[in-house]
Amino acid sequence: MIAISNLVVHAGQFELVIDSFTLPDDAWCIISGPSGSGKTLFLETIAGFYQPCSGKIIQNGMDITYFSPEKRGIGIVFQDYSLFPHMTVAKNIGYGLAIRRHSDIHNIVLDISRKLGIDSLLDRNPLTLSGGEKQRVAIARALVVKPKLLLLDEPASALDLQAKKELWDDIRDLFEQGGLTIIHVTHDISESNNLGTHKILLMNGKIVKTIKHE
Ligand SMILES: Nc1ncnc2c1ncn2[C@@H]1O[C@H](COP(=O)(O)OP(=O)(O)OP(=O)(O)O)[C@@H](O)[C@H]1O
Repeated sequence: MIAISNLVVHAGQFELVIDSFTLPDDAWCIISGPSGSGKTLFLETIAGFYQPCSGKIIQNGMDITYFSPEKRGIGIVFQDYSLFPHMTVAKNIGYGLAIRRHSDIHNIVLDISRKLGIDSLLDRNPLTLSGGEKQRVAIARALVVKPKLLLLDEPASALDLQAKKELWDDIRDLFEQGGLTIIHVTHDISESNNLGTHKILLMNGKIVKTIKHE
């Protein structure tokens, strides 16, 4: 579970104020709102890229407000996801495991790649991939370390309708296996209508509407 209370974050002149936000385990929260309303800043604060002036972020009972991004165990896929151009797709996906000196990296990478339909790309250089293929690799790289929380910032924005549908079908399958909470920023009305268990609307740095689907 993630619980945020009395959070205030400053980025330049912009102020994000989250009085109260809770999301249970295995929930998928869609964040929408106009451009410049603070959606990305909200995700970046949960990720630990910004430090709040006040307030708390509690994850599964632990106060992570001032934890470094690496300590939070959060998977992150933002719009400007960069893949490492000097490594194969397989090495990109396995990177988080390699720095943890994990064993059995090959099979874990193969498993997540099959689930996301990119196992045929593992020996390729990421520079040779299409936009949609790169996005799947970025998602595999985020999921391979089995984060409990996945932050998605418009990860499908560059895809055509069919590629979007296929990507969301795959992510939904992974989500339905359990053990994964997702917070997902989107401008796409169809994503917002068809995905998610919870929805929030941000305006001017504040949550103005919360919807929970039963
Ligand atoms: N480091 C920063 N320095 C100055 N201003 C910032 C900084 N980070 C964010 N902002 C400002 O905070 C506001 C919210 O930005 P944010 O990226 O969270 O908006 P958003 O809702 O994600 O917008 P979009 O839908 O256009 O991506 C914007 O006005 C932005 O210019």
